[in-house]
Amino acid sequence: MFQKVLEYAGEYRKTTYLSMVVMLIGIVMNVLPFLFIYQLIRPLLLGGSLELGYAAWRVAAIAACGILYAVLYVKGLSLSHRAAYNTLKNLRISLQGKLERQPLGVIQEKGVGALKKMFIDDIDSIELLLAHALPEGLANLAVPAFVFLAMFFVDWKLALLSLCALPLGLVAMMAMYRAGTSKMGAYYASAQKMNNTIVEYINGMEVVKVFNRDGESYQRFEQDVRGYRDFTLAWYKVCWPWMALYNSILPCVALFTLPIGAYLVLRGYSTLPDFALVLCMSFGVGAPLLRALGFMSTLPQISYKITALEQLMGAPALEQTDASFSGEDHSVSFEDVRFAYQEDEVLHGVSLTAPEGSLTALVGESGSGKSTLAKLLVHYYDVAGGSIRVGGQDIREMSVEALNDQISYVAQEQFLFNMSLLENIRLGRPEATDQEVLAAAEKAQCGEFLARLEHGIHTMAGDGGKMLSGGERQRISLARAILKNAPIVVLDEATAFMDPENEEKMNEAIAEVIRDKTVLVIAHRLHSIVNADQICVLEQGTVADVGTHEELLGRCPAYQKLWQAAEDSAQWGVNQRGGAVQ
Ligand SMILES: Nc1ncnc2c1ncn2[C@@H]1O[C@H](COP(=O)(O)OP(=O)(O)OP(=O)(O)O)[C@@H](O)[C@H]1O
Repeated sequence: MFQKVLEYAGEYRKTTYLSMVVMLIGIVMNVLPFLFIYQLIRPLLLGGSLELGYAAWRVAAIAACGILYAVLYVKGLSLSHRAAYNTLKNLRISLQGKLERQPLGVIQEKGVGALKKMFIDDIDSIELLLAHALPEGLANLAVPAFVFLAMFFVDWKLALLSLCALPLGLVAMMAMYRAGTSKMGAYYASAQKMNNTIVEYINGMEVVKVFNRDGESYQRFEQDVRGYRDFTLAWYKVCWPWMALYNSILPCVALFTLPIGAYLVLRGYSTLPDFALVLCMSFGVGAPLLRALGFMSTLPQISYKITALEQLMGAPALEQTDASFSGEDHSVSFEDVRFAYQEDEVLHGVSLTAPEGSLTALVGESGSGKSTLAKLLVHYYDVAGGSIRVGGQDIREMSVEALNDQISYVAQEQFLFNMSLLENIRLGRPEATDQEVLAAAEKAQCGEFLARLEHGIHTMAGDGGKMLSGGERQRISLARAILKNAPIVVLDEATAFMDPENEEKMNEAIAEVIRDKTVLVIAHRLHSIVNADQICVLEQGTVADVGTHEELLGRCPAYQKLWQAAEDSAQWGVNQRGGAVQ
């Protein structure tokens, strides 16, 4: 475990070792006074008296040891913390790098709460390992080892007696370690679940209030918080008895030495001064031993977290190469594409070609696989079978960056960062000038609402873009796509925020985004795509038919059904606006 973590220490590996040496010397300074105390009482035990000079030197040495201990301990801690926080920095950067190479969809599925817990809490807990358990723990263990060795030189019988308590304590400690590890999986899973639930609870507060689901949502919140409490207590419950046992046995090095040693002295097998020296040494090692073992109890937790981090970092990366885009044109073809999120396959061999410069609409009932197809094209996931090609080049044979340069993916809800709207739009093409950003905003029909804002395009978007309405946020994300001007556009047609005025503006903005591009649009409103070059009808993860609106109306039952539903809803909408509800 130490080795694994130290791999991330880089140049600070030496600092970690140095901190261990400094602490080791510091702890020796903490044990040495017991030797001087022995030297002070030895003449008295032998029936002599104490000379002032002799005693004064020992007392001064004890004081010096105390000061040195404090100085070295602080120095050791400062070195270990410097090494620890630099290692944590390296670990986080490495985790971020590895996450970035994983499928985006897989990362999203892990949940914000669980990822935040790993990035922040779990990595922080490794600080305990690096800054304390490793240097302090090992130094505190090394000193008793030396002291026990020294005891054998003084009197092997008394030394053996001092060691007697150790196996008992170690058995209890191993039992705690084993019991703790067996419960750790459930404890850890409950912590991740609670984190995800809390994030979801906060994010979903608005929906919860609107639908008066306070009680239900709170119940889940409470249930997971309670679950975490129960798993934590269950973990402590199995560990506590063993902890109490080894914590009371291990420091009592004199447990057997005191009674049996006294008997050996009385019977003449050991001398009184040796007995006194071994007792002094025993009292000296108790404190470091206990401190070292204090860290031991945290090791199962840390070990589990490191394993979980490794699993996350070791998860299969997205299939890609470093190659740039070398497709012949900007056509898109899906060839016998199969895909499953978990066990169940949701796309069963989808084949479809979108020629360069054409508009292809993906239609189908909810859950038929439209968004999944779009996400596979932008390489959020790897396909399980078949291939996706852009201009003939398999998207796995280029870098994700190269693919991203070719495609603008406009999802229904796009994230806005809490920075100015200008900078939010500029994300589409970071090197764009302010004028170019303003022109894109104008084309995306943002001009009118930007004029209403006090700071115009320099207004801050707020957390996740909360300063804007839903329709305004969508237009900002369309402005991003206009600025990016990628040759392929994947558009998840917005259904939300569609009041008539907004719809008109959105349509104008969309017309700008898709001008002269290869377009794949996930169409929720069939009326907007009747003029598409081709319409692909998806039915439960398979292609039911591909054709123009007229062709499909004539021959495709699935499309006829969708069209009928669209007509009914349009009629309902007209009547609604007219005031007469059918
Ligand atoms: N992250 C996910 N994990 C597991 N299953 C998923 C996930 N996302 C989608 N699915 C499932 O995959 C299938 C296809 O979903 P997809 O979102 O592609 O459909 P869609 O046609 O876009 O639906 P809609 O029109 O409602 O957006 C559905 O059965 C859905 O439940």
